[in-house]
Amino acid sequence: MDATAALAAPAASGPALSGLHVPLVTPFTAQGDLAADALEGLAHQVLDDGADGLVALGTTGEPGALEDEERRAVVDVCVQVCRERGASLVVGAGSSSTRASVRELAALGGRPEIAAALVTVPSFVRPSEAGVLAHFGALAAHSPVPLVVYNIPYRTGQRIGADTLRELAALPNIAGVKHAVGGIDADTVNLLADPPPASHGFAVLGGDDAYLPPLLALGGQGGILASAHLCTARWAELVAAWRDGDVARARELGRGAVRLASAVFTEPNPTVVKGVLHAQGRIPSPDVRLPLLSASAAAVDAALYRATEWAEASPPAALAAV
Ligand SMILES: O=C(O)C1=N[C@H](C(=O)O)C[C@H](O)C1
Repeated sequence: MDATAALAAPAASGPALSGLHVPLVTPFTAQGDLAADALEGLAHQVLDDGADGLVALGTTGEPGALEDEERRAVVDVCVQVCRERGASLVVGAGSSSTRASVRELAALGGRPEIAAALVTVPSFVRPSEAGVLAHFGALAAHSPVPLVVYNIPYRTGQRIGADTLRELAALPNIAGVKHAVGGIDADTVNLLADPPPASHGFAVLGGDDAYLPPLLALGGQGGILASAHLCTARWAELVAAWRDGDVARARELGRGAVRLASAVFTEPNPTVVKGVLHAQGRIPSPDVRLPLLSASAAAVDAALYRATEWAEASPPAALAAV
């Protein structure tokens, strides 16, 4: 599938970007180098288990700690996997500088597997909401790929309200928001009570793992979730249950999701996810790069326990009856 073509298609029926997307960790070898083979293996595993797409160089991929060459290699691996699998790829890009972000986004053109760029609301600068709108307007006008606005005020220091999100949704070449405001706040409720029209093709994707269940209940279309490296099939089932209106199953799955996500985020992301993936033998080391420190054994054990608990929880009624 040509992911960019899918996004460029008229969006009369709703957002093109929806479902479960896994923001991949960047695995390192025991010597501290990029473990490209392990990254490729992880990418295939999560797609095998039901993820709809991948995110390269999200916060979870430690992009700020990678060399330029390593960042290029990560994107190359993910492009290759998404090409083979017909999956969509979102790539983290951009900075607090509008000019530099335009240049960075230009480099994403020409590869149809890259469905969108995940661009954080400018951090530290704290422009007005009108400034944020102008920033994304300029990026969207120049970007060769659609943008997903990464709204995460507790990291950026910049809040954007529901009205501004609706204005962003109305801009051409903006495919959605990764909404991570640390809860279900008034803006979230307001946005989803009066969502952008389907013709805008704008997706509201959860970016705070523990708040995905209520966001889906309010009408969110999916999520970008570091915890979904673990129990990927369960997360995919949770998204599908809300989409299909199976509320009883969605509630049951939501409890497991919150227990796992809460355990994964007891220490800075992606340290715990990497610890569990290493314990499961899926990446060669649990190492992260400074200023992150590896997760404690207690945090890894607790998350591993929750992942095992959820993975072994009751299957859907339809399967249990077989
Ligand atoms: O990399 C991402 O994308 C994510 N980052 C968030 C964070 O680190 O705060 C967490 C979310 O699960 C995905």
